[in-house]
Amino acid sequence: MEDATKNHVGSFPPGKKITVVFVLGGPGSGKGTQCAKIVDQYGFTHLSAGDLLREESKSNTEQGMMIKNIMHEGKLVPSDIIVKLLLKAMLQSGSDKFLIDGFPRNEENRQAYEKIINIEPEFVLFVECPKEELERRILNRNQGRDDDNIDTIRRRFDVFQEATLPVVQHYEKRGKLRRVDGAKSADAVFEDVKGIFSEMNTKANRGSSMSRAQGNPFKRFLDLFCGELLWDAGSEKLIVDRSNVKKGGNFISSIQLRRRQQLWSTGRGKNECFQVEPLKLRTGGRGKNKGLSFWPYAAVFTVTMPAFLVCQERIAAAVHGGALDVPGELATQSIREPLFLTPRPGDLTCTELKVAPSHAAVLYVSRGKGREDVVLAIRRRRGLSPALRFRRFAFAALFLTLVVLQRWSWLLLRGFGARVSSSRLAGAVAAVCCCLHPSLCVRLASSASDGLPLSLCCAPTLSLMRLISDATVCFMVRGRQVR
Ligand SMILES: Nc1ncnc2c1ncn2[C@@H]1O[C@H](COP(=O)(O)OP(=O)(O)O)[C@@H](O)[C@H]1O
Ligand SMILES: O=c1ccn([C@@H]2O[C@H](COP(=O)(O)OP(=O)(O)O)[C@@H](O)[C@H]2O)c(=O)[nH]1
Repeated sequence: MEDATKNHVGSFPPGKKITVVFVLGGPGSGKGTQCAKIVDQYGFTHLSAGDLLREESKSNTEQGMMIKNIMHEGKLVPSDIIVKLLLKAMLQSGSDKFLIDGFPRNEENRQAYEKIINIEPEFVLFVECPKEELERRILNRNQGRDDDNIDTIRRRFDVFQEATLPVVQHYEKRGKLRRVDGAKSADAVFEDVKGIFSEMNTKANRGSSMSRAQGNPFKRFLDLFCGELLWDAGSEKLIVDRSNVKKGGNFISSIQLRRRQQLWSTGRGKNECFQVEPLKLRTGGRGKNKGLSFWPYAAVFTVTMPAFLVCQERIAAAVHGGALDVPGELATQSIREPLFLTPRPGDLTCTELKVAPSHAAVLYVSRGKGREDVVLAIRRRRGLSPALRFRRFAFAALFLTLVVLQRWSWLLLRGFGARVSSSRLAGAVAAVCCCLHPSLCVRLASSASDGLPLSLCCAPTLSLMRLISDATVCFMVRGRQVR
C-alpha cells in the first residue's frame, strides 16, 4: 500500500527541510479559523484534512462515495486515503511549511503518516473547547456541511474523545503539544497562538537548544531516533525521556527500553560493533541522567540524507530481485548529514544498527524473518588525506584552547562561588583525544559518553564532524561487498 502511494504520489526531495505543524481540536473548536489567521501572519500552507476529503468525496468514484458515507456518519476515513491526499497536496503546493489541520485523528493515522510522509511535526497546536460550545458553534456554522447535524456532531465528538485524544496525549508525552484555550474569542485565541508561533520563530533564529530542529541535523537526527524508528522492531521499543534534557545543560537524555531492559550501549560486543547491550553494560550517565548521552549516535552522523535515501532505494530494489547498481559518485560521496533510518515501505524492516570502528554505520535490513539479507555499510575511507590530517590537528589545537578556556572559566566561576560541572572539561579533553584518534567517530562516541557540553554538542561540533570525518558508502549483499 505505501509503496503504491510513494510511487504514484512521489516524495519530497531528499534533504529538503520541511516544517509541519499539526492542528488538532474537537469538531468546531476553531481549528480552521485559527489556521486562516496563522496563514496570514506566518505564511504557512494550510491543508485541512476534512477539506481534502470533502473535495475527494465529490469525485464520482467508488472511493468518493465511500468517503462521503464515512464522513456523513462522523467516522474516520481509512488512513491510507487521507495520508495519500495529504502527501499529494503537500507536493503539489511546492511549499515547505505546512499547517495540517484536523490530522492525525487517530493512532492509525499517525502511524500511516510516519510510515509514508514521516516528517516530524515541529509541534502540535491543540485547540481546547468544551463540548457544549462546540455543538453551538457547529450548528451556527452554516457552511451547508452534510455532517453538521446534531447526530453526526455528537458522533464526531465521541470519535474525537476516543480516537484523537490518545494522539494528543502521544504528542504531549513527547513534549510537542501546545495547548490554547479555544473557548475564548477568535482574536483572543489567536493572541495565544501567536505566542506559540513567535516562540518557534525566535528559537529557530536564535538557534536555541530547544528548537534547533529547524536547521540542526543533529537535532533532526535525534528526533528521528527518538521517534518510532528506534525501535519498532519486534517487541522492543526505545523511549526517550526528554524531561531529562536540561536546557543549557548537558545534552543527555535517558533512554529506557521498556519491555526488555536493554539499551544502546557504548560497550563493545561481537565483531567490535557497538550494539544493543543489557542494561548492566551501559556506560555513562549518572543519577537522574542515567542512560546514554546522544554521543553514541554521533558515530552515525556520517551519512547523507540523499545518499541514504538512494541507498534505501537500492536496497529495496535488491531485496525485490532487482540489480544493485550503485552509481560511482554515491560510492565515494562524502557523508554530510545524519542517518535517516526509516524502514522503506514494503516488507523491508530495519532490524539492527551497529557501529563499528571501521564503519560509520551499518544497517542490517531483513526481509520477513530472515536476517541480514542485505547490508548497507557506510564506511570510513581507509587512510587519511594530508588535508584531513591537518584539519584534525587544527581542531585538536582548537579544542586544547577550549580546555584552557574551560579551566579559566571554571576558576572564574569558582571565584564567584558557582558550581561548575567537571564534565565540560572531561568533554573537551575527550574531544581532543577524538580529534587525534584515527577512528574519530567511534572514539568520540565511546569516550564522551557522559555527555559533552551543549556548546560542543550542537552546531559547532557538527561542523567539526563534517570537516574531520570522511566516509564512503558501500553496499554489501549477503555479506558480499557489491561495490
Ligand atoms: N474562538 C471562537 N469563538 C467563537 N466562534 C468561533 C471561534 N472560533 C471559530 N468560531 C466559529 O465556530 C465555527 C467552527 O469553527 P471552525 O474554524 O470551522 O472549526 P473547526 O475547523 O475546528 O471545525 C465557525 O462558524 C467559526 O466562525
Ligand atoms: O484525518 C481525517 C480528517 C477528517 N476526517 C473526516 O472528515 C470529517 C470532517 O473533518 P473536519 O476536520 O473538516 O471537521 P471538524 O470535524 O473538525 O469540524 C471528520 O468527521 C471525519 O469523518 C477523517 O476521516 N480523517
